[in-house]
Amino acid sequence: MSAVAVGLSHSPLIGKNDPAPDVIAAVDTAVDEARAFIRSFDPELVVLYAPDHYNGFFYKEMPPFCLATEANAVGDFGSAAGPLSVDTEAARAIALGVLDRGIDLTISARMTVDHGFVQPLEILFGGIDQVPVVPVFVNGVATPLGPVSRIRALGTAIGEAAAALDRRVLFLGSGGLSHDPPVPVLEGAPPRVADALIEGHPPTPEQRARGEQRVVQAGRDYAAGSTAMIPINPTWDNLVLDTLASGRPEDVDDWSVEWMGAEGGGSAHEVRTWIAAFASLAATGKYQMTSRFYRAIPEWIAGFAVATAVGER
Ligand SMILES: O=C(O)CCc1cccc(O)c1O
Ligand SMILES: [Fe+2]
Repeated sequence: MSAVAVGLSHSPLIGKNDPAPDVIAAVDTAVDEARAFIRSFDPELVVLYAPDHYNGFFYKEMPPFCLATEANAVGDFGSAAGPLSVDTEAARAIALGVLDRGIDLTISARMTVDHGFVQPLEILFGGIDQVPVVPVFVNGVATPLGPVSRIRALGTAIGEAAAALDRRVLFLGSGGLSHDPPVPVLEGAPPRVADALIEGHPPTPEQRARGEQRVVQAGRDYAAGSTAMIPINPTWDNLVLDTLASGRPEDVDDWSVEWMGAEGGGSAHEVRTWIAAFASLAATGKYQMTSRFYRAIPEWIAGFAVATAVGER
């Protein structure tokens, strides 16, 4: 087996509320580099760790993480809708391997996913049906959140289980780093909002458009500096990247949920997807981070990062 890892921030505001041209050009260069890295590795399987933003998972049952043997995208923010090309057989094998290693994995036989899963597949592969994928939801939004050490353990178990497949595997993390977009919160929500977060009734097109417009406006406010949102935190973001670059993802095990949220905002917990991906790679052997790009981009509400890493064999 050979393995690599890629981390990529996502934002539904890309193309909708863009920063200055030189920032876009820098991001494009970094993303091109990641694409070339992936093309030369030529993965036979992508294990994709991503969060959800109340499009697929709701408080009726909110697992800390969940592996899909099939998945359908909702098409939020203009992202692709429809089935992902899930490698069901590989997904089942990895799920069993993870359960055998003592991790209480939830399984979905038809996961609903949003831009968190779709955007990296579109950006890096040109679509949601271009490469065999095993989607793994990692809750990074819905509190309460358990210790990050369990996400690291999940990543480790998935890495070990994937290694047994004897294929070229890309572990891909989607989201983060620090950011504080206007995602609704159950605690203290008015009854109508609480009901939506619990039950997950599909929104009408008008409701969806209104919600998306609210996020676009939040991006404009964030960029203009007139907002109550927690600012992007480049110092913390670089500490996250330093830790992943060290080759010792287990160093995150003593990071507290409170500390992460205070440093990086309500959606900083999306870095759990990166932690899982790099822990998976670490489970297959020593690794080296081979590229690393970072830029605070308030227009996108994102401490925006792209990183690649290769296993040393
Ligand atoms: O769908 C939503 O409600 C949140 C959208 C959103 C905005 C900025 C950065 C993100 O990572 C993100 O997911
Ligand atoms: Fe997100």
